[in-house]
Amino acid sequence: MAFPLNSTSITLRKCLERTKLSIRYFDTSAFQDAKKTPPPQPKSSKSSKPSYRFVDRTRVRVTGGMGGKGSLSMKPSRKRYKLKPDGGHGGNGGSVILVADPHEQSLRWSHPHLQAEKGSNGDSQDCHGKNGENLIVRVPCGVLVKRVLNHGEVWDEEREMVLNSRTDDSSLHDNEDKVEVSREVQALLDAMGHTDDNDLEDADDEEEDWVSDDDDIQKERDRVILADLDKPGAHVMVARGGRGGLGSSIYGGESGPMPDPREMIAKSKPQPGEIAFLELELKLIADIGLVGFPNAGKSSLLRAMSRATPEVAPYPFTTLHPILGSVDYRDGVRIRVADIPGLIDGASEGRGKGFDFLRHIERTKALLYIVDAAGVDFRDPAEDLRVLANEIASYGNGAMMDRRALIVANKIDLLSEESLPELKYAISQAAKEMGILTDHEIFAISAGVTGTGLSSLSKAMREVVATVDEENDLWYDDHIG
Ligand SMILES: Nc1nc2c(ncn2[C@@H]2O[C@H](COP(=O)(O)OP(=O)(O)OP(=O)(O)O)[C@@H](O)[C@H]2O)c(=O)[nH]1
Ligand SMILES: [Mg+2]
Repeated sequence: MAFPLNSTSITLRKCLERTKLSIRYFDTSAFQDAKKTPPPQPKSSKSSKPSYRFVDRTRVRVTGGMGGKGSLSMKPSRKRYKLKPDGGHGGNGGSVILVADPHEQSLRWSHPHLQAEKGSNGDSQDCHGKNGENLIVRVPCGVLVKRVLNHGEVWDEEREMVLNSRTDDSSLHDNEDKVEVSREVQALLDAMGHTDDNDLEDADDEEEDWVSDDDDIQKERDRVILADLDKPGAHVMVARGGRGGLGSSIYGGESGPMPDPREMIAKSKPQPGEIAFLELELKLIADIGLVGFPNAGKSSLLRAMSRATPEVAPYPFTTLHPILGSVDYRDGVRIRVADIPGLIDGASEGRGKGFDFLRHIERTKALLYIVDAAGVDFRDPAEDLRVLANEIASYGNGAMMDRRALIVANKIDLLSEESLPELKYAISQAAKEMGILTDHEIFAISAGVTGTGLSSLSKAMREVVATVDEENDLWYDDHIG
């Protein structure tokens, strides 16, 4: 390769560099390779069904946005040798807010770290930086938000907030800030199409949403329960945005003494956003929870009564995660039913993931025990009911046993009519023996084949939920109202 060695304007070194550059620039092998290898194609999914992963427990790191820097600008003043400070303040960083949205089903995150927007820097001519946008994260209704306390963090019982040495400033927790956030959540709810008065009241009622009752704030070693997002629109701020730095304009007019630059620089520094580690746990909110052994026909019943389409198959543990379905009545009443995976003997001690499944029916108003009347898997329906009731009684503090219940014998299409009375009697005896709280008959149905008995069962489901609602209202009036 010939170099213009005799050139006075370009040295040999420069020339070599140029050559290298030109070689790099015109090297077309990369293009040729690109032609040979086709561009990466999106992976074809095996089934046409969208992949859906149910997540009911997760950990996530949330970070409030950093505040913007305050500007140190000084403009020349009319007075000679004087400068007038005219730097604007930095904007506050956005906060991270979790909002309960009934359209969300699962706790899925695109990223395990959620961060709100930074505040913009202040500028000269008293221009204040823009506040960072709050990051509003939608979670399903029924999420318990726990904060994991890190080293140096303590829960302040009085102020009901976490204090740490870095962001020991509660000023962003003042009412103005809450109102602002509440407005934002309200706008979100409007966009979600929530017109239910109760829902809107919940969103408006800041005191209730922002400051939990004493009972709700329980310390569990190094975790603290921040909120129970159990109603649509319930929200909680989990990471505050950092406050923006102060601009030089805070230092008065031209006549005053010049500010100390060191002090000015220190004040212009923004605060970082709060960092919090959260544990989120979803406990489904449903009116009725289905309780049964695997293969009893729980999913078939939910399919037959609602628009939900849980998988139904002739083998146990077809359902692997809880599914919510709504039973809609002609007059607009809607009852939410939770289908959980089948329970087995020892579920209350965690066997067969029992804890995980029972957790989802903890908050239901009533339970629906369903047994396989035909004993397809060589089961005895009355004995099954005893085992199920025993598991429910042994779970937690046994409070689920005080819940109203319906008892259903499924698969009666496989039985003769004559055998039904005897079977019903045996099941009702087992119910009495176990102390199941039911004043209804034993419902004999065929959920998956003929649909027999479904209409009277759906009426009873509605009645039992209404009864529980009435009882709850009475209790509320007696104790609180
Ligand atoms: N003959 C008859 N079979 C039924 C009836 N209901 C459900 N089945 C069958 O029973 C089997 C189990 O039904 P599922 O609805 O999947 O039972 P499940 O209780 O949800 O089972 P898991 O999800 O495994 O806990 C399936 O093969 C259904 O077709 C019924 O009324 N009659
Ligand atoms: Mg099922």
